[in-house]
Amino acid sequence: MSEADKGAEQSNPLVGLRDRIDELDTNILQLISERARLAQEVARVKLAAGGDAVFYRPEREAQVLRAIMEKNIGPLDDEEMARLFREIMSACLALEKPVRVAYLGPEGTFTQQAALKHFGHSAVCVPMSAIDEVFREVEAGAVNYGVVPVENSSEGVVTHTLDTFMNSSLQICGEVVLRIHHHLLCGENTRQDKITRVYSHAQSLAQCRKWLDAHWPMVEKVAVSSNAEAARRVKSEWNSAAIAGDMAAELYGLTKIAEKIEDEPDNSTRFLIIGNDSVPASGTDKTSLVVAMRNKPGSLHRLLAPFHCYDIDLTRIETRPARSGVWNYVFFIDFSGHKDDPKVQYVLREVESLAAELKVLGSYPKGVL
Ligand SMILES: C=C(O[C@@H]1C=C(C(=O)O)C=C[C@H]1O)C(=O)O
Repeated sequence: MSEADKGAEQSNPLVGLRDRIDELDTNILQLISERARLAQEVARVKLAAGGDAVFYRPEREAQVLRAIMEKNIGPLDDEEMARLFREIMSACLALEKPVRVAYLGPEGTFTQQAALKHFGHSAVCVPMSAIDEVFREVEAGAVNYGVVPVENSSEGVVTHTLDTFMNSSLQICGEVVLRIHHHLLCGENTRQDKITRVYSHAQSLAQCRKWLDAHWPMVEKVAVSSNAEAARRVKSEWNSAAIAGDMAAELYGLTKIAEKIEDEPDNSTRFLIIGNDSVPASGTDKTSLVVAMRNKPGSLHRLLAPFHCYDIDLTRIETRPARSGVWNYVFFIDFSGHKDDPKVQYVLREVESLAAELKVLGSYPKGVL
């Protein structure tokens, strides 16, 4: 390098800034390594305690992320910072023991995106072809956790998930809420002026119905088993498009004809994490119940009264017909609080005395991200 070049480099402000970034990166590297060594130490303590060592601790992870979001002063926003720490924790946990997660597949679905958002990219995620299979895989111990969709802000509840819960011994261990953005996608062989058919999952077609009516009123809408399956199909068809999200678009190398075509701007889906063990309180928790009531006038009112009495915030109530008896109903109820909170225990005792059946599906940290 000539003297003149050296002078130019020294007077370039980027050089000094990049030197400082290099220095910080070295520090961050050391700190992450130190954190990872402590996680290994934690694993040794867990193993030494004997029994069936449980490495993944959802309540602790929620507390770590909440503390990070509280301490964050920017310029990165809280969610972005928490996402970075989620990945660090995911890698640390993988050093203790990689967590195995079954999700409603195939690859490229929003459920996979939810699994990665919750467990980070170091988790081993296994696609299943149906919701019951996710439950079965967790029950059989082939994986540690499962991820299934439970409700969408515009389309309502995923009834199949709630129905499967009625006959399952699994617990809810967490929740993830995902903003759902749909795109109209086509493959490299698609003739965009000749599109006559749009594939997607029925829920996604419903979530984009107004947009489709306004922009593509004549296309045939074909419901398929998942958005990822829709994306897979258009890859080899010249006159079809798919509605799917970013993961499916990337997986199948599709092009976006139109982005964010969902009718509701804050369209989001809630997913549940299911597992075999119950989760201790994290400080900000939710509890889900399923309650069967005898079909008498005023039974729903009586059921809800204890929640009101103890000032417990109901976040959701859903009715499903019970399998037994023609006119019996079960209620799925979500509320703020943990089943070990004294207030919640009073309410549960009262509800139990009123209900034909009560099942606590789980207490779990409120979704952080
Ligand atoms: C380190 C631990 O184990 C796991 C890893 C965590 C982390 O990296 O902070 C937190 C909780 C556990 O899922 C722990 O239990 O503290």
